[in-house]
Amino acid sequence: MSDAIDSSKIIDGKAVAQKVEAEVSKTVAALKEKNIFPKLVTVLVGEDPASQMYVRMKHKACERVGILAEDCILPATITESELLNKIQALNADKTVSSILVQLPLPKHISAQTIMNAIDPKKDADGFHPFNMGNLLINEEGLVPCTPKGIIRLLEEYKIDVQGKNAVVVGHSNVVGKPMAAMLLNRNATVSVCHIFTKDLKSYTIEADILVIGVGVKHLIKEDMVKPGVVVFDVGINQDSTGTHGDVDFANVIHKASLITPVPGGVGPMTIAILMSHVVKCAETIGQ
Ligand SMILES: Nc1nc2c(c(=O)[nH]1)N[C@@H](CN(C=O)c1ccc(C(=O)N[C@@H](CCC(=O)O)C(=O)O)cc1)CN2
Ligand SMILES: [Mg+2]
Repeated sequence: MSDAIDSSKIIDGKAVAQKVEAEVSKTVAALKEKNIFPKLVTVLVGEDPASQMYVRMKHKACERVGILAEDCILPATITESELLNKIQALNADKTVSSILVQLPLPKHISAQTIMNAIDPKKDADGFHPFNMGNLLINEEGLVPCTPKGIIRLLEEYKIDVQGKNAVVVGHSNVVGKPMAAMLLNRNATVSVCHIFTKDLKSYTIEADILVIGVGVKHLIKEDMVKPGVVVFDVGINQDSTGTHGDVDFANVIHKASLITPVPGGVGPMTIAILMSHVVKCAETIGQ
């Protein structure tokens, strides 16, 4: 049974995202004074409703901060080489500052081959191996937006990372691996758990900072965390009762010192950080 919720423990991702967007808006206005007009092209392959929604959310955010946004919608039947041609054309287009290919892609297309083809200077998602490699050597430039959003939340809530036990559950290229690298860059002691980890609880119970993004509703229960833990929930699990995270929020909050809700936690930060990256790309390439 879950008792009344202490709202002072809830990390307000929406509010911090608004703060980031306000900063981005100012930079965009200053760039426009210099005749630099940041423009994001989103590439959406197929008709996955969740992907369509995320792309819509990105376009709305562009509108809020003054970034130009263009949609490139392609059929699920497109071949890998046709998609590569499209990416090459966007790389060559001087009016385009950032290219974002919405994931997942259809199974017949290698997402990594596509990521490798994007000009690293236009890689607002930070998925190109050049940008990922720089992250690994602690030269963080364009880095994946979700873990960067979590780092910004840690900063906003003044959570010191150095020397802390950070446990990352999930080892995807989009969240888990870059999150681990960012925490390591800030001198946390990092453990990465995943589907093959034996005895997950033996790791999560030691976490001062816990990040989870595996897509299993309420995987993390109250008995798997220690008192005072700071929890970042990247999971988005939809069912007939609504949207749920990977953390059993209503119960884990009683043990946590701070915790992100789903929705309204990490998700909005992903998009706000993306906006800041489009601006970074525009500044770098002068467009
Ligand atoms: N090219 C990319 N593809 C994908 C990324 C990415 O960063 N780049 N991440 C995810 C999807 N994603 C953005 O693309 C994303 C997911 C969720 C949210 C968000 O704000 N979620 C809301 C909840 C929405 C709901 O109710 O379903 C929240 O958490 O408040 C933003 C972005 C995979 N693909
Ligand atoms: Mg729930």
